[in-house]
Amino acid sequence: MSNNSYFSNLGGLPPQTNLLSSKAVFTTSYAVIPGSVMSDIVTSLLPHWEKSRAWIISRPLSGFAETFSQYIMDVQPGGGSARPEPDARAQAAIFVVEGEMVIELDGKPHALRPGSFAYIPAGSAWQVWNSSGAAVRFHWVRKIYQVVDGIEKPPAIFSHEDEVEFAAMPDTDGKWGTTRFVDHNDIRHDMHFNIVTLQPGAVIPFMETHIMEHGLYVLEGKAVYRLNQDWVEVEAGDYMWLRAFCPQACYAGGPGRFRYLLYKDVNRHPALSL
Ligand SMILES: NC(=O)N[C@H](N)C(=O)O
Repeated sequence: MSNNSYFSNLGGLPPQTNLLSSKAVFTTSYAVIPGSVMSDIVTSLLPHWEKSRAWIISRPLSGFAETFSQYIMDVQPGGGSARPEPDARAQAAIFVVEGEMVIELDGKPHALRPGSFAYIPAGSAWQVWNSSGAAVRFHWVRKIYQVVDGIEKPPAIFSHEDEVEFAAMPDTDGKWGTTRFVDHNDIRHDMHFNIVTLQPGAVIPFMETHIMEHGLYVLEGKAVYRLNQDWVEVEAGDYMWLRAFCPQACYAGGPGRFRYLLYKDVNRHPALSL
């Protein structure tokens, strides 16, 4: 598998001979949705989307306590949408895992391929089309932009993982590092999108617990991931949803590197209540 080709095996339906041994799990602090259970029958169609379907792998569940939704979009040739986003308050982060597509933003086309990232500010006029001859799959994270008085909205970003600097975590010899699609020093942004890479045998060596919610989609390799009190085996195609404060760590146990797409909310005060 090349760096830029995240082969996904979503779709179809397991045969009747399949044993019910999936590692799907849903708890109050995290969920694991294995790629193997993302079958055809759990997709949704979306309003104003053509020749397209979505695996909705994360959504706010309890009103205000969770803030983002994440989809894997499957768009067939000729498909897409002239009105993709129904909520003018929602910003979008997009990461392509398979195929080629075009996003039109304010009338200007941007070509995307596997490894491409797009950030689309809230309230933008955008469209997305698959004008290639093959299916396209991409991640789409939606979150209402948290406006702050005196701080302007960030502009759009179109980039590719090959163009973004890999930042090694301190004291890890580059064995654990992050590719950051959004500038971490830019206070205008209220969400980040990274690719985390661990070399074989590398670890997240402590139980991180923090206010950020996460969506983690495994792009490559395998590992055992610590989620709250459990160790869970994950591999390419699996998805993890983590609520705020869910303790997390990781051991990259496969023969190759382990990489995942990481969403997190950042840079804003938590809402208070009386
Ligand atoms: N699970 C993770 O990869 N967490 C990251 N270190 C993070 O929160 O940035």
